[in-house]
Amino acid sequence: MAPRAGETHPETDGVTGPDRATHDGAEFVVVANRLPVDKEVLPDGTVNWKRSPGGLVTALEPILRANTGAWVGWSGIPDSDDNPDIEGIDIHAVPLSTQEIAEYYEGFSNATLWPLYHDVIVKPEYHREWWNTYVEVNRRFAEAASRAAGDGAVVWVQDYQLQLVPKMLRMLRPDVKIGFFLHIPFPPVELFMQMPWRTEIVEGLLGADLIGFHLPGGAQNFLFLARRLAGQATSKGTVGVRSRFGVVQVGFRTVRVGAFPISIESGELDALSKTRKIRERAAEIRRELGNPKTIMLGVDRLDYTKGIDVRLKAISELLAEKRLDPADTVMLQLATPSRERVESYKQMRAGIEQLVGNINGTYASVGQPVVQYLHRPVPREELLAFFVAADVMLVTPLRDGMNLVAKEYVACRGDLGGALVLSEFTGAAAELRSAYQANPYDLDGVKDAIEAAVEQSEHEGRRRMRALRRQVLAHDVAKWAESFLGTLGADSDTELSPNRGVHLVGEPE
Ligand SMILES: O=P(O)(O)OC[C@H]1O[C@H](O[C@H]2O[C@H](CO)[C@@H](O)[C@H](O)[C@H]2O)[C@H](O)[C@@H](O)[C@@H]1O
Ligand SMILES: Nc1ccn([C@@H]2O[C@H](COP(=O)(O)OP(=O)(O)O)[C@@H](O)[C@H]2O)c(=O)n1
Repeated sequence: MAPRAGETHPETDGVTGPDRATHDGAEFVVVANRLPVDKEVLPDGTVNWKRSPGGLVTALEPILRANTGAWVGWSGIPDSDDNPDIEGIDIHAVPLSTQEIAEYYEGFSNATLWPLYHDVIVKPEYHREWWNTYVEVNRRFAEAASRAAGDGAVVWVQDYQLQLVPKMLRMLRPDVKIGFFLHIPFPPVELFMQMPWRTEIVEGLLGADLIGFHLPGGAQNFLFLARRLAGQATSKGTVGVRSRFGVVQVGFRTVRVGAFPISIESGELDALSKTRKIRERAAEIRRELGNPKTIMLGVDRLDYTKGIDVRLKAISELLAEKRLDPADTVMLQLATPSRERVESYKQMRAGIEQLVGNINGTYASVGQPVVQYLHRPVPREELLAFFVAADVMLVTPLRDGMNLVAKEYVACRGDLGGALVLSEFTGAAAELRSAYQANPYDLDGVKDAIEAAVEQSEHEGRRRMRALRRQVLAHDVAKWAESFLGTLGADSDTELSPNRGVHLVGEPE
């Protein structure tokens, strides 16, 4: 709704009114904080734009190429007006200044929203100037999306950095169909109410036609807040996975809310992990690590949500209690540098490096560290070889929207070897029921899960891995994109029903 005279709407002020001209742009537009390419400067100074690794790009690329697609995003480089040329995809770069990166990306996105949405593991910081910059940058993304989209296009907005874009874009372009997907958890009301700009965020999201979360719980948290903060009528029944969508009635518009758990390119990883090159590299990794009885592996962005400290503390106690033998065990932690200018990330890094030092100082022998820790990105193929080499994969986040690493490990274990220790507080835990699951806040429980995984019989390991693989191979990232876009494209012909909430008309009761 357009603001009334004299009323201030900081989240939409400055957004120009609906543009009723015809538009020649793309039929399908992705709007994400980052572009799907990374800049690489070769030793001779030439610039090369490489496709970013990751399922989102792979899943959406065929749809973008088949439909005159466009991608709106930031190049990841401060103060840059680079607009890379990518065959088949119309790139619309949104430049960010150094100050905008500090206030919109490192500040409001990663020091306010990120901790608030991840159970306030660290204290969220609320600063009005960060919020103002978040509003301003969201406005620029919405305007770029409006320029990129052709008449009646489908526009898919991604993630917490861009929660105001749906409403802003709707004001600019009432003709387009808007989807929004949140890749991180959506918090319960008790936490979300801390946010000084909580109503603006809920209203921003309600600009979409379909709002997707990984889990039904996130969708239900959102429905409750839409009722409470935006005063809209909502469905009350439980939301299903890719089914039984919730509904928010916003004036004459119906906004649907659903759970669409993301996944990976399972088939491709399965095939790659079986190639001779990867298997030989995996065997070589085992030799390089001294052929220990047990290789444990952690693969994460260096983020306090990932519970890297949890697994290190568990290992340290297991070594102290002689439930793990340091002569026979190697823990390999690969940690990609992430958000390094944010204070809480600096502190967490120091804590983890101290834990690694303590364990090695106490239990390692010369030339044989117990924990090997790499703080750098690892090439994709090398990563797959680590998955194939590892006996036990440790995924212990305190909270995680999904956690693709857990699914990648499973996809790479076509040999039915290995074991997955998985935190209950990841989105993946809802699907990967045959993992060794543990509550990351219960250190004894984590230790027991690690010990059980290390000592599992071959028969038990194969049984569990078979069940995990059935799930991961049957639900890949292409299915995720299809189910979201199929729902967005379907007529939003829905009924509110008093006891069970809402169902799509025609859907079986
Ligand atoms: O862009 P960065 O600041 O470097 O961060 C990387 C991404 O981290 C987050 O990932 C989330 O999405 C995954 C896929 O849905 C999910 O498995 C994981 O649990 C989430 O943490 C973030 O949501 C992305 O926007 C970032 O690009
Ligand atoms: N050293 C590392 C760590 C993670 N990764 C990849 O980064 C992605 C992490 O996704 P995720 O869902 O587990 O977690 P977020 O980092 O998105 O929160 C996975 O696809 C990993 O394979 C990597 O390429 N190199």
